[in-house]
Amino acid sequence: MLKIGDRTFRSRLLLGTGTFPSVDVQREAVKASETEILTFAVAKMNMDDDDDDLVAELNSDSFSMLPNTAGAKTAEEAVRIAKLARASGLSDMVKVEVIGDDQTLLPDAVETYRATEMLLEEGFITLPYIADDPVLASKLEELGAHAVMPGAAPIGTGRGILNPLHLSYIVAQSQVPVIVDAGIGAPSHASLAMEMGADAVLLNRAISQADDPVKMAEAMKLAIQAGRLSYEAGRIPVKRFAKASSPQEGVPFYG
Ligand SMILES: CC(=O)[C@@H](O)[C@H](O)COP(=O)(O)O
Repeated sequence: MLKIGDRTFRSRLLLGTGTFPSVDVQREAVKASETEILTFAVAKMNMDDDDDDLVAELNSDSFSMLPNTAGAKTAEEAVRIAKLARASGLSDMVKVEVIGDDQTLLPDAVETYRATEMLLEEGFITLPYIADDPVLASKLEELGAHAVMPGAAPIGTGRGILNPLHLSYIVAQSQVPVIVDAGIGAPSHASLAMEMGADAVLLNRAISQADDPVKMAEAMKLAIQAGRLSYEAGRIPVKRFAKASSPQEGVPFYG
């Protein structure tokens, strides 16, 4: 089970809503993915509009909501967005997202740290989105963050895990869940993250922008399950030279 704060989940796939071709496709993809946690940008929601497709879609007891603070450029803005989400009854679990650069959409480490600190003081369950920086991940954990969310690659690039070594450091040192977030492009990327020992994967565009988002949602679900099973099974070590599978001695010679 995936445990974040005091909550437990069977699924290790967190799915970003938005950027789907339609609400119907999104609904079917969510179902196929078997996700239990949906994330969405609070800034894009129309909280006062009951007819807002996204609000209606998310108004379900079947999912845990993970509002994110996308759009925030400072810690103060992130806190304001998170408080709005909590006051609207969405969730007190928040993905802390403070972007520091408009082109790369990489997170601002300083503001993310400050926002996490402030949100923890306000009693939120915090999941900060960070670059693949083991030092920052460890400082956030010390601060009390409930999970860390290192990016595989910049948001929406679909490049997969750019720095497996840094990710392996984060996985090895972390006592809180490591949720690989952003930049996943294919099921093999998600599976690798899980094989490396990540606790979960958060993704959006790899599913929402696939030719067939519903089929891709199922592929991602299976890849994450397979990667997790592989991690638990313990893969063989990589060897430099060949190792025969069958005996090399005493084999009859028929030549
Ligand atoms: C929805 C969400 O939270 C995204 O910002 C997230 O980071 C996913 O990124 P990808 O679209 O690259 O999977």
